[in-house]
Amino acid sequence: MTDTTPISLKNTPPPARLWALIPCAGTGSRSGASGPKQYQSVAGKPMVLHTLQAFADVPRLAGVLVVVSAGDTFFESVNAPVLVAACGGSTRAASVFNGLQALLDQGADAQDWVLVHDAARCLLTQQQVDHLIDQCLPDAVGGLLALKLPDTLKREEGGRVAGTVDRADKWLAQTPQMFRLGALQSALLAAGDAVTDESSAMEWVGQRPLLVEGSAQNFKVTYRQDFALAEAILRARTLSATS
Ligand SMILES: Nc1ccn([C@@H]2O[C@H](COP(=O)(O)OP(=O)(O)OP(=O)(O)O)[C@@H](O)[C@H]2O)c(=O)n1
Ligand SMILES: C[C@](O)(CO)[C@H](O)COP(=O)(O)O
Repeated sequence: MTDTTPISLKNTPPPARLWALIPCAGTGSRSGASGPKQYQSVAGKPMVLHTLQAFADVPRLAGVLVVVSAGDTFFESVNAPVLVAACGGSTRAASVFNGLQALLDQGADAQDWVLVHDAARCLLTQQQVDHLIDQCLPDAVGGLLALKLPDTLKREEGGRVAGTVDRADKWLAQTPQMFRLGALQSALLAAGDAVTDESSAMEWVGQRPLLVEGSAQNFKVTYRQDFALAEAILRARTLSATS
């Protein structure tokens, strides 16, 4: 049969897909919870299931991969449309690196985009995910949700104020953080396990990720008191959606 594909399309790579990767292999040591904080019940269900809902509502994602610790059986008894990889590492960076490899093993392409999001940020909304994607897709590097500092910033020495820091150019890094899968994996390999977010790895290799305005509600449940705030916001959202 004659190949009628126009010559200009023959070597065109397939369009890049979008994936979400959820590092979910932490222990939550600062939270004071009796088990991993991402599985604690918040507003009627385990925290990570609220987190995953924001991605379930974004149809342009090719898939969602959750990285759990070896031996973690949580997702075996849960009906969630996600891929699960039991390749969590000893640091968040290692969990993300291993998860990127799991995505490549599942057929993702190095040119695909990946949105890395903490399981412990359970207040993320579909609108915030879409906003990040819309801002980053046309960008050469990618970027992250982040928040301008709302308060005056102090530097401390020995429990006393040693100075007031200019906050005009300071942002709090949130997640998701969206980069090309292969570029992020190479950056993490170069930067090592000590980096605490994906942007830091990209910065390490000389990139300048895009800062995309996030929301104060997209906080990371870290300390004991954060559970109550997350619960209150989630319950208020349910109430306003049903009234
Ligand atoms: N080795 C690790 C450490 C963290 N995480 C995940 O990365 C996210 C952000 O990490 P953080 O809030 O610091 O979680 P923990 O490491 O669980 O908490 P802590 O530092 O208090 O022990 C969480 O969703 C956590 O499950 C991970 O997948 N693998
Ligand atoms: C990735 C992150 O959520 C950005 O703020 C954060 O760095 C992860 O938390 P950690 O406490 O630094 O592990």
